[in-house]
Amino acid sequence: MTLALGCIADDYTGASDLANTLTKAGLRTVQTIGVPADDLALPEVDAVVVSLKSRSIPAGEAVARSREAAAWLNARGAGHLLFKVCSTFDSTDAGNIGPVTDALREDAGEAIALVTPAFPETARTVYLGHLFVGMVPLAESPLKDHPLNPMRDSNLVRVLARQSRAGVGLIDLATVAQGAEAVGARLDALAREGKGAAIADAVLDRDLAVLGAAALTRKVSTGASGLGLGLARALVAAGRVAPAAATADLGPAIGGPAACLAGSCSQATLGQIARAEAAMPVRRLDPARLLAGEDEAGAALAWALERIGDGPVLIASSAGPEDVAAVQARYGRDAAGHAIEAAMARIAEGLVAHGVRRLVVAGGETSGAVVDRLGLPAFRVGPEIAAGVPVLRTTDRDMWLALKSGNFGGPDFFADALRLMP
Ligand SMILES: Nc1ncnc2c1ncn2[C@@H]1O[C@H](COP(=O)(O)OP(=O)(O)O)[C@@H](O)[C@H]1O
Ligand SMILES: O=C(O)[C@H](O)C(=O)COP(=O)(O)O
Repeated sequence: MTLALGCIADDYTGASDLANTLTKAGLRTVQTIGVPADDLALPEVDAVVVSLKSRSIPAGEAVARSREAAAWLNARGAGHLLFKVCSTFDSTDAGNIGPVTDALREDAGEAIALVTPAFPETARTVYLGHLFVGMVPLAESPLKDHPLNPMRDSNLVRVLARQSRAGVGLIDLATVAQGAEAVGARLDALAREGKGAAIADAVLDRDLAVLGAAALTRKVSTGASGLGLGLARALVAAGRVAPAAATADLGPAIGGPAACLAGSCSQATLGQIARAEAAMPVRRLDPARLLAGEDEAGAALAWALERIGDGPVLIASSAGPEDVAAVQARYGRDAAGHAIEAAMARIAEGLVAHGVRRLVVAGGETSGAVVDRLGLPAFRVGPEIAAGVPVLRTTDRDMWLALKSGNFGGPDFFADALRLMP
């Protein structure tokens, strides 16, 4: 296998989002969970997205895991490495976007890396280095209240510089509008100034095509699915990939019981849970009871098993910013987050043990905990449920999954997803 594009994603929903984007752009793509074992049977593909649960772990660990993934991808001839991060640049001043980008760039012998989270399809745009989510700057969006990495600075040049060893520059929209060569010249100029990374503006899809073409002239870049789209289009335009049909047949219907798990506390997910209450039984975990040692997971699983024979159910820990803050103040941010993720993983394991083969999970860290507990090695990419969220089919057993990025999906996402999981 010789890969046109190797991708390292810092969370599982982001990996799924990117795999969806690459597939739609005509790249035969597979999403793996972690660095694949050498004997893992993979189909002939143009791109592999290695999913890591590395967004919120210590930077040194994130760098080490990302380097392992890079080595696996390079050993399979990856023509370019994309470090996939969140379109809302989810990170803290401790990293991990800066440290991982620095490491991958240095290992590749590159002086500078192009960085952009822009993804106009999901209303993530960058102008003069400032990230906008819809009509508002990042720091005024719901992401300012993210449970693990509240985003309170919209200026990504500043944000990345605080977590990077090398300096960070800007490729402004006026330069992007002049085309890929102008972007490349700007990258070279910034590198001569000693910068190791450059935040690139992008407001429209056509800006992504320019950035993808410019990024492809180097070995490493960092971005969200928008940059993935630009890279894919550049690979096809350069004749390095023959575009494939986006909706490959993913096999026969699986059927059987279905369940939804929500750990995301995003505004979008909270709304989707509210809408789901009209379509299916919903049980809300009590984080206080869970963190006090009560068997919330066991009780929720028993509740679900009584009902999944009649139709899908949804179990959610999700709560609004004030409630999340209260739980974190009492039990600690990381302790609360990890305990709730572990509870979701245990519930998922119990559901699958009792025949659930169609599972929808909302939240990046939540998805990571669930997929790791189920021991799933890889996914093939199916039809798109909503922008950034495809149906996935496991490669080692018969299961459908959807791993929903917290902020993605329409109001009826849970019902929409299950309809595409026959
Ligand atoms: N009610 C709650 N209180 C505190 N933390 C919560 C609650 N529900 C979920 N969490 C935690 O919040 C984090 C959500 O992150 P994630 O699953 O990545 O969602 P998103 O995709 O929206 O970022 C997880 O660590 C999860 O365990
Ligand atoms: O928003 C994106 O780019 C990705 O879909 C992503 O990284 C989502 O992360 P989340 O933690 O699931 O919001």
